[in-house]
Amino acid sequence: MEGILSSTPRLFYSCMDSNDVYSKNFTHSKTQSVAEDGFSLRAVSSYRGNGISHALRLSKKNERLESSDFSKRNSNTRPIDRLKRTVTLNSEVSPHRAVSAVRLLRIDQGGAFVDLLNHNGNHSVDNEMDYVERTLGFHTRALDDRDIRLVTEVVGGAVRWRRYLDHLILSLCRDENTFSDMEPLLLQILRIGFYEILKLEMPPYAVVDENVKLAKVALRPGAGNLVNGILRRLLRLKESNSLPLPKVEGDDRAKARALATIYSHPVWMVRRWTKHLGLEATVKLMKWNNSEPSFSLRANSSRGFTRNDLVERLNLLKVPHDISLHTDEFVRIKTGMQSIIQAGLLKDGLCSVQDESAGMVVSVVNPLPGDTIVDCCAAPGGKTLFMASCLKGQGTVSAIDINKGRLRIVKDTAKIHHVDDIVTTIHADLRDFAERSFLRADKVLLDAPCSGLGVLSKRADLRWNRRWEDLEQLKNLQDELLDAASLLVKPGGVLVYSTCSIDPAENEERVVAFLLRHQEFSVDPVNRYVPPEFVTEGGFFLSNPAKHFLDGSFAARLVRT
Ligand SMILES: C[S@@+](CC[C@H](N)C(=O)[O-])C[C@H]1O[C@@H](n2cnc3c(N)ncnc32)[C@H](O)[C@@H]1O
Repeated sequence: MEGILSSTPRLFYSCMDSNDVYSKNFTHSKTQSVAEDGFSLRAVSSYRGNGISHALRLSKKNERLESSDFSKRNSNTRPIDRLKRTVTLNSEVSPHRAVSAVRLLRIDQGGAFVDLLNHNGNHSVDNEMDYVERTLGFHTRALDDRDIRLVTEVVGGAVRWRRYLDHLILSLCRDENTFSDMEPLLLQILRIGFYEILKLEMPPYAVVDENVKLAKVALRPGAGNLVNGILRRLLRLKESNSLPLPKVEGDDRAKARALATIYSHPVWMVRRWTKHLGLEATVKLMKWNNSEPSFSLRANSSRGFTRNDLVERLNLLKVPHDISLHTDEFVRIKTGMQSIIQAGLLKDGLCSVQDESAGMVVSVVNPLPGDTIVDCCAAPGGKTLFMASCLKGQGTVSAIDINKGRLRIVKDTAKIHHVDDIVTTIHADLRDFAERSFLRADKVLLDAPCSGLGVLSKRADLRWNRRWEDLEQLKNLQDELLDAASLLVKPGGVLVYSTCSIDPAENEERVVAFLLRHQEFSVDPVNRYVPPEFVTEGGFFLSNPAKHFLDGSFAARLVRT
């Protein structure tokens, strides 16, 4: 500790401003404790008198390094265990806002994803508090269940609505520089405030007060004043129904830009969808992507746990649910995931979180007792485990994946699901494996890496991480993997190609191109396996989020003649 402190005070104190309440509040003991952790020194807010300057504005070059630093430190050394003794409690700041702001910051810097908070594991409440302490230099009172739900809602929503929120924040700033030079933490606080006012319709003056308080304590009084001014301007515009949003007019490009802002999506996606689906369906799709995601659970029959058993447990837990209309083992829920996690239903392998559309992909494979099956891109194993449970202890599933860590999840979960006697995991690049392997299976599933454009409602951050150019690269990979997977199909056997994309370039077009290269395969229409509303003209399975209110998925069933 000595070493770190003695090597760093110049950096720390040079960032201090004597007029800054934050600095004043930041007592020497706090200084020391934060300085113990190398990252925090860079991460705590600081203010130089020359205007906006902040240690949180990390250089692009350093972002990834520091983000991974976060998790590495957290999982291995846990310096915060030492910090807890000295970091002070700030009971005035609302915990869900402090946690949300820090989490949004980490997501922006590539150090976290948008996902549910748990009571344990990587995304545990304790971990989130550690990040708050290390980033803000104080901790808040503990998160209760309502706070946990709010963090999930606010973080997911602020990420989903980022383009829309930033457009409004920019419009309400005095000038463009105020926005472009804004400290990352301040931007997150504004996003939270805007989202709470515009989308969660929370009591507006409480939202203003709470976010101003957070900005003052976590940054400095000036930041609080800025938040106050901008949020109050927003309230006036909202009350007079005159939010500065673009009009959908002009040429296609201008319309796409306006829609992209109003519905918060990248422009390239809007342009692509309006071309393939038309304007109305594109708007429906974007609305679906922005809605609170619903989840499905699959009762795990390999544990002898039926859908009726699952329904009984959900009733006991008072989790509202609907029976799936499309797949036998599935139940749909909109809320209550925390209760399900806490009740241990997932940990004990009694059920899995799996979308019904993924269940229908397995229906297209039609796994039957005695089958030999290869799951070519298996991790983290959702479809592997469902297929294995369909085999009722007779047959084999070889689960291949290039990602060792994710494949370990398949292996571990297979044990918990009591199907480890029929599931074998193989760590390999499918392209190499298929060339040297003599394995020939009855059924081969290639659930290919894809853009994920069908699951944007569940993956709030994905829309911002995908670029148009990714599709080109993915198409080449999908072709190569299809060629490889086809080698593993025995004569008379079945190859199922699936994605969680709704883009024809990754779906129908890949299958058509494959059939041109492989005349030994032909399409087996899927109408025997899934309900008719999911069958395309070409005989493929397609779930359309805006039409079926499920994730978007595609599957083609190809038979080796
Ligand atoms: C869409 S995910 C599979 C999801 C999985 N089927 C499920 O239902 O849980 C695609 C997987 O392909 C794997 N992958 C990507 N390239 C691969 C390759 N060349 N060989 C084998 N696996 C690969 C990725 O690691 C990733 O786990």
